[in-house]
Amino acid sequence: MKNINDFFKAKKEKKKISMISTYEYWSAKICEEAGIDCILVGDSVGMVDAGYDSTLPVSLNEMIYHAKAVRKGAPNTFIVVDMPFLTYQVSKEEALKNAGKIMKETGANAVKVEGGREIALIIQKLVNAGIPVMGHLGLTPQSVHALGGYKLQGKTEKQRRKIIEDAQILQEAGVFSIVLEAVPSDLAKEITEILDIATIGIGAGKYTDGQVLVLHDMLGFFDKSPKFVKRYIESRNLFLNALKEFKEDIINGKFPSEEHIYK
Ligand SMILES: Nc1nc(=O)c2c([nH]1)NC[C@@H]1CN(c3ccc(C(=O)N[C@@H](CCC(=O)O)C(=O)O)cc3)CN21
Ligand SMILES: CC(C)C(=O)C(=O)O
Ligand SMILES: [Mg+2]
Repeated sequence: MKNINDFFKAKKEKKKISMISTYEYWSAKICEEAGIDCILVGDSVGMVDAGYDSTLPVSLNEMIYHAKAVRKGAPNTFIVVDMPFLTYQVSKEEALKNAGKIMKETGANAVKVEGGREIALIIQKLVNAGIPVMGHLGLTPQSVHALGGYKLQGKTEKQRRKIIEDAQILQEAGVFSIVLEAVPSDLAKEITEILDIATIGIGAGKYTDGQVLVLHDMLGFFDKSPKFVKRYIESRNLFLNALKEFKEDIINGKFPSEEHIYK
């Protein structure tokens, strides 16, 4: 995908969108080679790469550092950058300044912000300045303390109505696509059918217009994964075995061998 029109086209033609959240030059390069439609430079980087237990501590400059690396690795892929906690909620002016900094310094194609009606005017401000915005509803990790944990959202009829209304408000405000995280499959289906823009699900079932996973999750880097993660390989074991072998080789004098020694 090259621009937001490709998202509108995918929705219209019912072509499923693949998105991967990743943060590095090398991993972005592999995603592009694999033909992944869209890369998200997610603020999950704080949990995956830095070991924080939420996304809240991630800074604007840290996101910019990672987004630049991803753009280098994936020069021809549509890149979305998460705006970190408190870089867009305070005022629309500050939001525009910060989103503008991301667009100016990284070569990203869009930004993503979490929330519904409460940030509609902020989204309008960014969209009016020519910045494509992706929305994010359901489990919004920057609100983990208010939500009381990383839990399924939209369980009651009242919560369902609110999420559906928020999705419509975001579309009205001008987002080109919405991430739906950790909501029941039938709710994601209903929203996907109502909206004219593409929904991208994570833990939202199979009826969304696309799917997103964190690369490090689907590659099996962690001991444990949430239910919605499919582990395509067990990288943790592969890495562990390689490192153990490296250590053994050093002890046994098997590394370096002739082929790795300068003469
Ligand atoms: N590596 C990673 N992957 C993600 O998908 C991700 C992040 N980090 N960080 C930001 C948010 C936080 N996310 C999370 C984090 C934990 C669960 C989790 O533990 N889920 C449990 C059930 C929780 C419950 O309903 O009580 C599970 O087993 O699915 C889910 C989503 C999704 N996002
Ligand atoms: C999980 C996705 C949607 C995300 O927001 C992130 O990686 O930060
Ligand atoms: Mg995020």
